[in-house]
Amino acid sequence: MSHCRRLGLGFQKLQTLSFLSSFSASKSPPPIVVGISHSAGRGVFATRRIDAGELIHTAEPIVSHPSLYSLYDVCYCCLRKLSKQNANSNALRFCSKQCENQSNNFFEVEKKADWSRFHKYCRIQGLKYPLLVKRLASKVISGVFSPGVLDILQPEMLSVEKISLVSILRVLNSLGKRLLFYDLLVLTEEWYTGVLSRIRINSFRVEYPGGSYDDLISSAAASVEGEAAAGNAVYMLPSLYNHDCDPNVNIIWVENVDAKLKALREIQAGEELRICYIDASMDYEARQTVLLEGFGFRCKCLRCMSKD
Ligand SMILES: C[S@@+](CC[C@H](N)C(=O)[O-])C[C@H]1O[C@@H](n2cnc3c(N)ncnc32)[C@H](O)[C@@H]1O
Repeated sequence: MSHCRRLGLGFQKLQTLSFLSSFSASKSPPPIVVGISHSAGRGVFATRRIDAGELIHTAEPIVSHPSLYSLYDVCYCCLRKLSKQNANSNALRFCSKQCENQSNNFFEVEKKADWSRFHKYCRIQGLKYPLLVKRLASKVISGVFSPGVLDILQPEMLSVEKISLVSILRVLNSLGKRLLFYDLLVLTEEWYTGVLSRIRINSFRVEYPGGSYDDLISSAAASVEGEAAAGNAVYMLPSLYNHDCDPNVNIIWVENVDAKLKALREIQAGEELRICYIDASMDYEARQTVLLEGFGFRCKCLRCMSKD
C-alpha cells in the first residue's frame, strides 16, 4: 500500500459498508481498500493490479428514487425501464415480484400520504434531492434503516439559502396532519438538514446507455423538462471515490440501479481509484466552477494542477 494509509473505520460502519456494497461471500472481495488520499480526504485504493476494462465491483443503493419524468416508466424499486404497453399512465409499477416484495416496507409507509403536491413542488422547482429524502425517511420509519444510516458520508456545508430552497419539511407541513416526518421524533429538521447535506454531494444520476429510437426521443423530451435520468441514488462505497478530471474508473448503469465500477485503464496496486463527477470535456475554468458550485471543492487532480 504505497500511496495510502488504511482507514480505521468503526466496526459498525465497516459492517454497513460491506453489507451495502453487494460483496457476495461466495465471490472474492473486490481488490480495493478505503484509505486517506493526500489531497481529498478518504478515498478508494487498489490492493492489486487491476486490468483495463475489469469490473472492480458492483454496488446496490442505500436509497434511490425515479426522476419525476420517469416515475411511471421505470420500476419504483430498481429503476429498470418498463414496457409502455398496458401501462396505466398514473400508476407506480414494479418490474418483478422480487422488487415488489423488497419495497413492501417503505411503500406501505409512503402510501399513507398523498405526495402529489410534494411532487408538483419538486417538479416546478426542479428539485431531485427531496425525493431521495422522502424515500430514506420512509425506509427509516418502516425500520429498514436507522436514522443515521448516511452519517458515514461526507456532508456538504449547506448555506441557509440551500436548505430553505429545498425545505421538504415546509412542503410536508402544508400537507396537514398526515405528515410522515413528524410521526417520528427522530426525523426532525436537524435530521433533514444532515441527510440533505450528504445526499447533495453523494448522490448519483442513474442513466442507461442510449437504446432505441423511442428512448432517444423520450430522453430528448425529458431533457427539455430538465431531467433525462431514470432516477437518482446514493451508494455507500461509490461515495468514497474521489473525483479526477482524468479518471481511471468509470461508474455505469446497464439495466437497473445497481452500479458497476469498471477500470478505464490498467491500475497499479496502491494507486487511488477515481471517478469523474462532471463532464470532463469542459475546460479548466468551467470544471473548477462546476465542481465548486455543485460539490463545494476546488479540484486538485493532476490535470487541474497543470491547468489543462
Ligand atoms: C463524494 S465525496 C468523496 C469521498 C470523500 N473524500 C470522503 O472523505 O468521504 C466528495 C468530496 O471529496 C473531496 N474531493 C473529491 N475529489 C476531490 C478532488 N479532486 N480534489 C479535492 N477534493 C476532492 C471533496 O471534499 C468532495 O466534496
